[in-house]
Amino acid sequence: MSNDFITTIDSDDESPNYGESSAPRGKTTAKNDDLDPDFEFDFAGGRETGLDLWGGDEVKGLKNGAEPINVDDIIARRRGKPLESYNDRKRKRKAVQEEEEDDEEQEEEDDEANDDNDEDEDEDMEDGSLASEASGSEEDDEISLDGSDLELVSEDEAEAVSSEEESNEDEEDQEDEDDEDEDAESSDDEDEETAAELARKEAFFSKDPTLTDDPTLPSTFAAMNLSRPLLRALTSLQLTTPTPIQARAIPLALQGRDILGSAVTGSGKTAAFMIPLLERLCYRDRGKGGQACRVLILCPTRELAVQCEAVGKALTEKGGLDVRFALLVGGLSLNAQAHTLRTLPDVLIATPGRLIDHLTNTPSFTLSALDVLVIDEADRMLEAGFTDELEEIIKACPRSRQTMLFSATMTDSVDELVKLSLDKPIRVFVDPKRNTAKGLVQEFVRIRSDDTRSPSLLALCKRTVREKCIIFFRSKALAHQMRIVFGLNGLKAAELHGNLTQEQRLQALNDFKAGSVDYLLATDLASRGLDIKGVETVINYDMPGQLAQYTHRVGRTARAGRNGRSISLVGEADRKMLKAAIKQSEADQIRHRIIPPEAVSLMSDKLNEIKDEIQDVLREEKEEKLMRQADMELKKGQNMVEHHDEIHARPARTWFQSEKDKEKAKSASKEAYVGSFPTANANGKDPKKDGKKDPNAPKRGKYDGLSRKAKRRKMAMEEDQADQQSSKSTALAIRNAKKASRPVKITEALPKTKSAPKKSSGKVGAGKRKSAFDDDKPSKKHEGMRAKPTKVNLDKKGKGGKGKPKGKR
Ligand SMILES: Nc1ncnc2c1ncn2[C@@H]1O[C@H](COP(=O)(O)OP(=O)(O)OP(=O)(O)O)[C@@H](O)[C@H]1O
Repeated sequence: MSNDFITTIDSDDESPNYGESSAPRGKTTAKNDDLDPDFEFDFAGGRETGLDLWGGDEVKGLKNGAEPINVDDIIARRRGKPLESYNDRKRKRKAVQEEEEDDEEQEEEDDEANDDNDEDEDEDMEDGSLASEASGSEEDDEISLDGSDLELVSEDEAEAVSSEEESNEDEEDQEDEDDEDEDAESSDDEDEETAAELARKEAFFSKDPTLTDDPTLPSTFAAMNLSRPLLRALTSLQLTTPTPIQARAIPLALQGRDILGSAVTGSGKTAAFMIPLLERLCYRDRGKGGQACRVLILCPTRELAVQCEAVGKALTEKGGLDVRFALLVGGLSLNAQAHTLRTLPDVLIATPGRLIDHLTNTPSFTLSALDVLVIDEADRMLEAGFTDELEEIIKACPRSRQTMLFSATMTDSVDELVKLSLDKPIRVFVDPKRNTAKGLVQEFVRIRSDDTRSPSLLALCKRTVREKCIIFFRSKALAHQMRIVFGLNGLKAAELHGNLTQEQRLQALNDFKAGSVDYLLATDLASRGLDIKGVETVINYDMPGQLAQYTHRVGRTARAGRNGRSISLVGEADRKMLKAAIKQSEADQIRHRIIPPEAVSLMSDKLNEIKDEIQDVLREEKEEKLMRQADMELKKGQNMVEHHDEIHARPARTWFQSEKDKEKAKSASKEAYVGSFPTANANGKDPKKDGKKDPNAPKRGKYDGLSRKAKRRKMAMEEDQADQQSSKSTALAIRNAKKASRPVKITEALPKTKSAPKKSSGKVGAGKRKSAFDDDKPSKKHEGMRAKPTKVNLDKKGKGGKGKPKGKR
C-alpha cells in the first residue's frame, strides 16, 4: 500500500449515510468514472429497475396456491401479535407501491412547476431531502471521516489486526511453503504472472485496436455509429456517455470480435455487451426461414439472468426494436419455456443447467443458428460444477459464433475457457490494477473469538448500519438463523439463498429494494452482478473463501460512481483473505473499525436470553415444513394414481451427466467456492458441533497444516468414502421421504432427521492451475470445439473486419 496511514474508527454511532459525508450525495458522479449514479434503466410499465420485474407474472405462476412459511409469522404468533396473512402482506406492499408511485407523480408535477429554479436551488433541495432522510437516525452523532473523532494510526499499528497472526503464521507457513503457491485461497500469488506467461498471453490475444490505432475512444454513444432505434433507446434512458468499458468494448463487439472484458463491479458491463448485440440484431435476416435463436447470454444465477433480460428488454422497448427474449432459468415453468422456444426467440438468457435441460429434452431446440455467445461472470462459470455444463453448451454452439466473456474478476482459471471458446480474442481490461470501485470504503472489524461474531453483527446493525444493507453469510443455514435473530430483535430483514423457492427469492429482493426490509441476509447467491440501487453498506459476517467472491460481494455497493462501504468481520481463519483484500485496495479505502466491547457484550447477553426462543422458532418452522411436505407427498400420490397413464406416457427427462457425476460436481463446486473454513452459527458456535466446541480453539480448515501429499491422500480417502456412502444416503433419503409422507401428529415428538453424510470430493482447483497458455496445442478433449470462423455472422457483417453492414443508417 502506498499510504502510511490507515484510519481507525473506534465509535460505531454514525449516520447511516456513511460514505456520502465527504461529498454531497449525488455529486460524486463526475469524479467516479463519469457515471451517473442516479441513472436507472427505466422499464415500461412503471418498473424502476430490472429487479422490479421479479414480482412479475411468470413468478406468480409458481405459487401453487401455497403460502410460503414465514419466520416473522412464527415470531409474531409466539409473541401473541396479530398475524398478517400472505395476501394482506401482498395487499400492503401493493398499497405502499401505489403510494410511492403517487408521490413520485406528485414530485414530478412539482418538479415541472419548478422548472424555472436554477441549479443551485435544485442542489439545495437534494441536500434537504438527504437531511430529512438522515434524520431517520434521530439523535445519532454523525462521525466525520476527516474529523477529530478519528484516530490516525500508522499502518504498522493498524495492522496489529494481524500482528500476532503473522508471527505464528511464519512457523505454519514454513511447513506449507510449497503448498502456498498452489493454494487457491492464498490469493497473494493469484494475480502475479511471470514474464513468460505474459508473453504467451500477448501472443494469444489480438492487439486491441482501440488502444493502438485509435487512441481516442468514442465519448458519446452517438459517436459509435449505432442505428437510430438504439440511439433513441439510449437517449430516452438518458444514457449519453458510455462508461470506459462500454467505450472500448462496444466498437470491437460491433466488428464481430471475440472479447474478454473486465472492469470493476458496477461499471456497466451488462450494457457493454447488450448494446452491440441488439445493434447486430437490427440487421438480422428477417426473410423466410430467417427466424432463429441468434444470441445466447449465460448467467450464473437466476436473479442475474432476470436482471439481464430486464436491461435488454428496456433497451428494446424504448427503441421500438423487434427483438424477442426468452428467459431459461430454473424455478420457472419448463413447459412454458419449451413453448416459448418453439417460437424461436432472438435472444436466450439462461442459466447453464436449465439450458442444458432444454437442449437435452425439448424437441427441435438447438443452438445451431447461434451468432453470439455471451458468458457473464465468466470466472464464476468456471467454478467446478459449472465447467462440465459450460463445455456441453459450447459444444452445442456453432464454431463461427462471436463470443464475449465478461467479469469484474478474471482469474487465470478463465484461461482454459478463453482458449476453448474464443477466437483471436481481444482483452479489454479497464483499469486492471483496480479491483474495487473508487467510491468504496472497506472497513475491517477484528473478531477475536467466534462467540463475539453474532453479537458484533447485532451491535453494528442496532447502532450503526440501520438500513439499505446486504449481509453476506457463508451458509444458508446461518443466514436463516440470523434472520430469526434479527426478527426477535425487531430488525426488519429478508433472506436470500438457495433454500428458498424462486418466489421467495424474488420477493425478498423486491422487499429489500422497496425498503420494506432494511437488511438482506444473503449467501453468495447474491454476490454476483446484482444491481440494486441505493445499497449503502455490505457486511461480510465472515470472509468468503476466495478473493474474487470478496470483490463481488463488496461490489454490491458503490456502483455506477456512487459511494458505499463494506464492513467485514475478520476472525483468525480469515487472515489470509484480509491480507489479500488489503493488498488489492488503495490505502485510503481501508479502515479499521472497533466496535465498543460494552456494545458487543450487551448483545451477547441478549442473544443468550433468546437462545431457546431461536431453537423454538426453528422447531416450529420445521414442524410446519414437515406437515406441508406430508401434504404434498399425499397430493403427489393422489396425482400419480389419478393421472398414472398420462404421467407414464411422458418421455423421461434426461441429463448429460449421471446422477453421481452431477452430485460429485455439485459438492466439488461447493467445496471450491465456499472454501473449507469452519463457520460459526448464530450463537457463535460451529453448527456441526454446537455446544461441544471449545470456544478458544483456533479455527482451522480441514486441510490446514497438512503437507501437500497428506492433503491429497486425505482428499482421495474422502472421495472413496463419499462414493460408498452415496448409495447408503440414497436409500436413507428414500426411507425419509416415505416417512415424511405419513401424516405426523402435531403433539408427537418430532423424529430426529439424520442429515445425509456430507460428501467431499476434495478441494477442486486448490492447486495452481496450469495456465492454458502453457500448452500450445488444444487439449484432445476440446479438439474441434472452436475452429477458425468460416462464415460472417448476421448478414455477413462483423468478423473479418468487414465493418458496418450495408444499408445501415
Ligand atoms: N453509460 C452509462 N451511464 C450511466 N450509468 C450506466 C451506464 N451504463 C450502465 N449504467 C448503470 O450502471 C449500473 C451498473 O451496471 P451493471 O450492472 O451493468 O454493472 P456491472 O459492471 O455488470 O457490475 P457487476 O460486475 O457487479 O456485474 C447500472 O445501474 C446501470 O444502470
